[in-house]
Amino acid sequence: MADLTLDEARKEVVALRNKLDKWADEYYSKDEPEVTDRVYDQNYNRLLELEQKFPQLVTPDSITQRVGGQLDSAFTKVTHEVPMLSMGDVFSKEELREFDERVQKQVGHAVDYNVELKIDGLSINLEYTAGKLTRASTRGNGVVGEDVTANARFIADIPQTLPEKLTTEVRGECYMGKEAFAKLNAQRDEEGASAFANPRNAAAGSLRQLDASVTKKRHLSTFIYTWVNPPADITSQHQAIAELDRLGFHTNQTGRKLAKLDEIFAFIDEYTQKRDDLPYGIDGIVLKVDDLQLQQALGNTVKIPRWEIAYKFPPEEQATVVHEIKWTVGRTGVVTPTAIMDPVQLAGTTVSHAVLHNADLLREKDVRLGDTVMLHKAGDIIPEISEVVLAKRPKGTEPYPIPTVCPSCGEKLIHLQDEVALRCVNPACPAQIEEGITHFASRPAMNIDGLGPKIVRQLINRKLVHSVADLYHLQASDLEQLDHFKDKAISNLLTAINNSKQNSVELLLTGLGIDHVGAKAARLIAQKFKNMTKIMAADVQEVAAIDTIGMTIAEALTTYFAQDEVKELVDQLRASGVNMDYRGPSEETQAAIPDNYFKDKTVVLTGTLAYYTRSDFTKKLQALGAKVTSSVSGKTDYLIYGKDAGSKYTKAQKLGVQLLTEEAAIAQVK
Ligand SMILES: NC(=O)c1ccc[n+]([C@@H]2O[C@H](COP(=O)([O-])OP(=O)(O)OC[C@H]3O[C@@H](n4cnc5c(N)ncnc54)[C@H](O)[C@@H]3O)[C@@H](O)[C@H]2O)c1
Ligand SMILES: [Zn+2]
Repeated sequence: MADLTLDEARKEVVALRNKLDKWADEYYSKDEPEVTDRVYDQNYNRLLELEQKFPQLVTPDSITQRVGGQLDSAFTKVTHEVPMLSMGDVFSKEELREFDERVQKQVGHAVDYNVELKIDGLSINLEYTAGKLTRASTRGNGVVGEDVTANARFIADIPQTLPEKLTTEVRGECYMGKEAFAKLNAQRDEEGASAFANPRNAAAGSLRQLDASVTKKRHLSTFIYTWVNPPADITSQHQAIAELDRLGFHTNQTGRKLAKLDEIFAFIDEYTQKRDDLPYGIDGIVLKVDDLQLQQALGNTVKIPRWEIAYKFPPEEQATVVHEIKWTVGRTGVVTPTAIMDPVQLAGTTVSHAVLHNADLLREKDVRLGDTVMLHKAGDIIPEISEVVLAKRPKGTEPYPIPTVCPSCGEKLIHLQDEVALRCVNPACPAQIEEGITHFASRPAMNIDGLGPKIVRQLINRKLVHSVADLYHLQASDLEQLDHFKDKAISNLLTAINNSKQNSVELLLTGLGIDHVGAKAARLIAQKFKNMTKIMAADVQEVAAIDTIGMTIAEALTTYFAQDEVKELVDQLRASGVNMDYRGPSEETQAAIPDNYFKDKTVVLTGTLAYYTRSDFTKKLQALGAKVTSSVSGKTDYLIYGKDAGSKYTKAQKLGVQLLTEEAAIAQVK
C-alpha cells in the first residue's frame, strides 16, 4: 500500500464501496447475506485502511461513515432522536488492549468496563409513554428506522406495560433462540422453503414482516441493554441493566463489571468455550465503559461510540468423523461428492454434511472414510472441511474411489473437455430429471408454489411424472398417493400448476434449464423473438446479435432446440395449454434497457458536479432507464450530490434515501 497512488487508491476505494454496499444491502434489507461476515469484515477493514491513508477520499456516503442498514419503503418510518449507532470491532486481544489504551489516554485514568455478550440478532428500539409500549422500531440507517410496533406486540418477553408510568426509551437485541431457529428451519424444509442461513437472518426476517401474524409464529426474544434516557440516579451501565431488569425487561445476566484486561481476556476465553452451550447465538463480547458520564465525555464518531468496542470470535472449528461420501447428480448431470459426518454443533446449527464441490477437490483434500476432519463454516453459513487430521487417520485406509458410473442411472461418467466436473450425459437419468423438474418449478422459472424437491422426488418414484410435460396431466387422484398430502395441499398444487400455464414465455425458457440461459438471458431472448416458435427457429447469429448475449449462450440455445426430444417436449407443453408468447411489459423501450444500477430508479441531482454538466448527466441516467426528478421525496431512490450540496442533501439523509457522490454514481454508470 505504501506506493499506492491517489488514483489507484480511488479506484480501489470505489470498487470496495460498491461491493460493500451491495453486500450490506443483501444483509440488512433482504436478510440474505451473499458472503460471510469474515469476507465482509476483511473488505471493510481494507476500505478503512485506504480511507485513513487517503482522507481526501472519505465521502459521507461511504459505508465507513454511516450505519449500514437501509430502509424497506413498505414500513412506516421512525426517526431516532438519539441515533442508533453501529459498533467498532476488533478481532484480537491485542487490539482490545489498544482500545483500552485509547480510552485511558482520553479520560486520563483506568476505567471499569461492563463486559457483555454480543448477541447475534438485530437491534430493536422500544418507546414507552406513561408506562405503555407505544412504538417499536428497527435501527434502519441509524437515523431513521422501520416501525415494527405491531410485530413487537407478539414478542413474549417485551413488556407491554411497565410497573411504573414511565415515558422512556430503551434498546436491545431482538434474536431467535437456537431451538426456535432449528424448529423454524425444519418446518421450512418440510414446506420446501429455503432455510435461513443463521439465527440473525431468521430474527431479522421474522421481525421485519409486514404481516405481524408471521412474527407471532416465529418465537422471537429480546435482551434489553441500553437505556437511552435513564433516571438521574442511574450512573452506570451495570446499574442500568439491573434497573431495566427490575422494570420487567428481559436482560442478559452474564455481564460483568471488570477493570483489568486479564480478567476481560478470561471472560472472553470462558465464553469462547461456553458459546455452543448457550441457548442463543453470540458472535463476540462487548466492552462498554461502565460510567455513563464518561461515556458522554468520550462521545461518538459519525458511526460508532468511542466508549464501546466489540471483540468478535474467530470462526468456529469442530472435529468430526467422516462415515460416508455420497455422490449426487445435479440438473446438468454434474456429479458432486458430499461428505457425511457425525453430526456436530457448529456456529449455532447442527452440521452433518459438507459439499466437496468436485472430484478433484476430494482428491486434493484426500478425505477418506473414518477420517477425523476439521469443519468450519465459511462465514457462519456453508459448512466446509478445512483439513484432515492425519494423526488420527485409521490404519489401512485408501483414497476414496472416484466413481466411473452415474450413481443414479449407472451410465458411464465423462470428463467434458476443459471441465473439472464429472458428468452423466444420459438424458433419461432420474436424478437429473428430478433436479430439472425442481428447477422448472422454482421461483425464477415457472414459479409453481408447493412443488419442492420432496414432492418432485415422490412424483418421480411413483412414476407419476417423467418429464415437466407430465406435470400438466396430474390429477387429484394422482396426488392423493403422496405422503401426507391432503385436500388443501392437493388443490393448491393443482391450481399453482394450472396458473403457471399463463406465464410469459421467458419463464418457460428459464425453466427448461438450458445451459447458460438464466432468467436474464431468457428475458432478453423472449423480448427479441416474441414467441417460442421464433425462438426455436432463431439461428446463432440472430441470438448473438442481442446486446449482452454472447456466443456461448447463443450456441447453447440453438444446440438445445435442435434436439428432436426438445421439440417434442415443447409440443406437449403447448398441447397442454402452456403459453408460448412473450407477455412482457408494454413499455418496450424501458424493458429493452438491460438491467443496471439505475434502471427504474428515481434519481435527484444536487450540488455542483465536477465531471459532467447537469443536463449531460441527466441524459446519461435517462438512457439507463432512470427517472430524473428535481425534488427529493419518499419516492426518491438515489440522491447524487456534488460540491456544496444543501437542503436536498439534508432532506434525502433524513428520509433515508441512498446518497451517492458524483464519483460513486459514475462508477455505477461505467
Ligand atoms: N455477510 C455480509 O454480507 C454482511 C454485510 C453487512 C454486515 N455484516 C456484518 O455486520 C457487521 C456490521 O454490522 P453492524 O453495524 O450492525 O454492527 P455489529 O452487528 O457488528 O455490531 C453492532 C450491533 O451489535 C448489537 N449488539 C449485540 N449485543 C450487544 C450488546 N450486548 N450491547 C450492544 N450492542 C449489542 C447491536 O444490535 C448493535 O447495533 C459486520 O462486521 C459484519 O460482520 C455482514
Ligand atoms: Zn445418470
